[in-house]
Amino acid sequence: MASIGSSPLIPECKTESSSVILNSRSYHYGPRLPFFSNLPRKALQSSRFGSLGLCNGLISSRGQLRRTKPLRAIDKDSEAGDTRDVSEDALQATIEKSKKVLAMQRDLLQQIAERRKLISSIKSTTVDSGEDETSYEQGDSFFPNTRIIDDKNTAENQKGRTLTSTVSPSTKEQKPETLPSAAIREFSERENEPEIDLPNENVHPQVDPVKQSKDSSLGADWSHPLPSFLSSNSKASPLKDEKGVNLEKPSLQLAKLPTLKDEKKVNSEEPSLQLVHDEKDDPSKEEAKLPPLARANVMNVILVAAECAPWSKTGALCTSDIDVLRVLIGGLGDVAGALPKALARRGHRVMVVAPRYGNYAEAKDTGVRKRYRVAGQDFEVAYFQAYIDGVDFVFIDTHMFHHMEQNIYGGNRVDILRRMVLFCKAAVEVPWHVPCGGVCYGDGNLAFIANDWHTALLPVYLKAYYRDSGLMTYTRSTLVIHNIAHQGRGPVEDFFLVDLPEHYIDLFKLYDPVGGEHFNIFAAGLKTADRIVTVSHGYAWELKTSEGGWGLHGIINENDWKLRGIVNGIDTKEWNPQYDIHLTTDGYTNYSLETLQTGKAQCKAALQEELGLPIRGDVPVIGFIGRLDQQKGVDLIAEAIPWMVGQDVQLIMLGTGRPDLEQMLRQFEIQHQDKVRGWVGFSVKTAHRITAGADILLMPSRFEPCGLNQLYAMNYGTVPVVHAVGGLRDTVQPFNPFEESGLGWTFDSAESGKLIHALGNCLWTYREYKKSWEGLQRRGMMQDLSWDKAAQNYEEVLVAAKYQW
Ligand SMILES: Nc1ncnc2c1ncn2[C@@H]1O[C@H](COP(=O)(O)OP(=O)(O)O[C@H]2O[C@H](CO)[C@@H](O)[C@H](O)[C@H]2O)[C@@H](O)[C@H]1O
Repeated sequence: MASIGSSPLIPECKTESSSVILNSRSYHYGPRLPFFSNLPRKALQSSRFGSLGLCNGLISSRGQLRRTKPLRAIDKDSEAGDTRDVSEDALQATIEKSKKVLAMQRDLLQQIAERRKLISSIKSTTVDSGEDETSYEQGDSFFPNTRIIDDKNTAENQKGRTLTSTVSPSTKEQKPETLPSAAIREFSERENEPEIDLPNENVHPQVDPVKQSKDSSLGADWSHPLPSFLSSNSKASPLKDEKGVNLEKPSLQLAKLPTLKDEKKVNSEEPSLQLVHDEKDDPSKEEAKLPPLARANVMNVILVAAECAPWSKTGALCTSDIDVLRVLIGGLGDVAGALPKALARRGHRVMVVAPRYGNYAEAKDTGVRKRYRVAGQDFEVAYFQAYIDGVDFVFIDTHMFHHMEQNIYGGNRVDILRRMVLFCKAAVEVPWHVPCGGVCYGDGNLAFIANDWHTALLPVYLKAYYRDSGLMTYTRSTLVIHNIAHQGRGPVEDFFLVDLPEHYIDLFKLYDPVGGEHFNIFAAGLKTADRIVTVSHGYAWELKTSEGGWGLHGIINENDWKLRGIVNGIDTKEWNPQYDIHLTTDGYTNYSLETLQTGKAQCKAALQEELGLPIRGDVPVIGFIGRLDQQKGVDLIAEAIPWMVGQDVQLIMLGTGRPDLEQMLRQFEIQHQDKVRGWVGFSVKTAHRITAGADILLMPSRFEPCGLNQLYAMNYGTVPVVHAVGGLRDTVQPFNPFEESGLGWTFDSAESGKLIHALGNCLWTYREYKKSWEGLQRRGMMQDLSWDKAAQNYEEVLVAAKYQW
């Protein structure tokens, strides 16, 4: 075909009478403008274009119809009447030709649309036929003593199940000896891959089964060649229309990610790739479409947690006896609600699996029902699903979870254990059974992220029931330690409740001076997980010490090679003074770095008024938010109270937990009505308002794996005073008055004297050095505390696990 546009970016087609340049970037079905108005200016100006018979003399360099000037010129040089007739005839003829060209263009578009339909139907047929071969018996569950009942096989479910079965148990496994090297080869190739324009949808993707199949194959079978019609290297003759326009480019994207060798080719084919999408693409939106940050590392990720904000986040008193301490978590819920969104923003397909403790309006029943056996009893579970901010949230529903949101870790030891066993058993099979956007995640290219002891059984089940049996071969698990103090301890006999092969008992057995020989779920999870993450670098170090490891330091040291500290981020949508929904009423106001001084002062006044404290701008307001237990160092505050009330300060404490500490808060308030407020309870709104209205946030935690409140505080221009442990040491650089650097005050041991010293310096700076104070506030607010950096680090861990054999 003759080349009209010299640029390879402009595909061409030639009609009987003329050549027409089709710029696929500005291609519309049913032209909204005359076709030439969509042409790029360069093309319009090109001499080649100027020589086109059809357009010669019609289109100006601005792409407008030129008619007045040439006509006038003719008028001048010839006998008026005849010449004008001739010119008008010519114009008429040209208009007719233009109409014809437009009609042909419409026809061509029609043909392209039909071809596209044809391509997609061929692909889905092929995928479907693959399903038949590999689908496994419906309702199969791989736990012993587990059987499936009453599985409502919706069309969606059916589709999802069979699709994922391409990597399911019955899939013919590839030759093991060839895999590792193939995997390594593939990995090194991918490292060099160029950035390419992969779709990064923000609307719920009706998952393309072909793409999903490809995704799975990334992890499931690196060595399998793609069906020839899906492969960009296919020798099969490309699908072309009569005019020779290559209609097959779409499959390039669906087939595989390009290697370095393909880079040039991909670039030159970009317009055709665009063609696939432009049915719903508006060129103006193109800029918003960025390649996924994860690029070739895109994976299916399932985060499994016992709580997830905003639906469930612990704060209420839990009367658990499974641990030495009462179990109260809260930060875990925040992490489970926010990290997955950041991973999704990087381009991963991400799901959160959590128990359905209540009736969550957003989540709809998928119709899928499974039955799992726990400690000799059958439990039916249902799956509810919602798609929010690019993440699939799947809630596991069973009567054991109902009405537990105020007491997530409550009940007797065996009850809690049974709940967690059921949760983990059901969660590990979610990628097989629960369709999201029409298609299940499948078990290829899949990474689980389990959190704390509650889901530490998941890596164990993944190994014992699947990977040991050659199933879920390409699924990996990472276990995140948010708090090692809670481990799921019990007597050794508890092993028989978790329903595992007997030789697994050694993974759970642990001896320590506190518990003697006992059953320890966290221990088994840490040994079995492919990778371990904890929520700060400082805590990663502390975990390896006998003081910080709470009896698990030996195991953590042995598994140091797979441990990494990643500091938590914060949900900058939820915890942002500029958009905080809790600051829009009752005299509060949203504020930003620009309006910090006025906005924060207004929030402070509103807080004082709401809590019935004297409304004074000059008095420093000190806040504390957290669980009332030994970890959070409330007792250090108690010891410092006599000193504090001697200062001109206001102290606001929000918390719930140990009854004695709750009572202590009430007592402080009664004794110091004009200075102290002790709010006993769990109130997200009040937590936000204290964070905005206080000048100082106190966090004297005895240990703190990461800590979120100090991060929230800094984002709101509230200056932290913290005990330098774990994540607090990582995130609060001490103020240096000589260099005007740092973010707050730290003290190096959990003693009330040290707390008083640090707080004293802080108060002095607040009163005497206003400029320095503002600098502290502004530096805190200017940090990037979002989850994006942490998500990138998590991604590195997941990828390392994926290629670990
Ligand atoms: N009474 C109350 N009312 C309203 N909100 C309240 C509240 N008490 C606490 N919260 C909120 O609960 C969350 C607690 O966050 P923390 O970082 O203190 O987590 P926690 O110690 O529970 O979890 C563990 O996991 C997290 C996440 O990894 C680690 O940061 C942490 O160090 C580790 O101990 C915050 O959002 C806080 O505002």
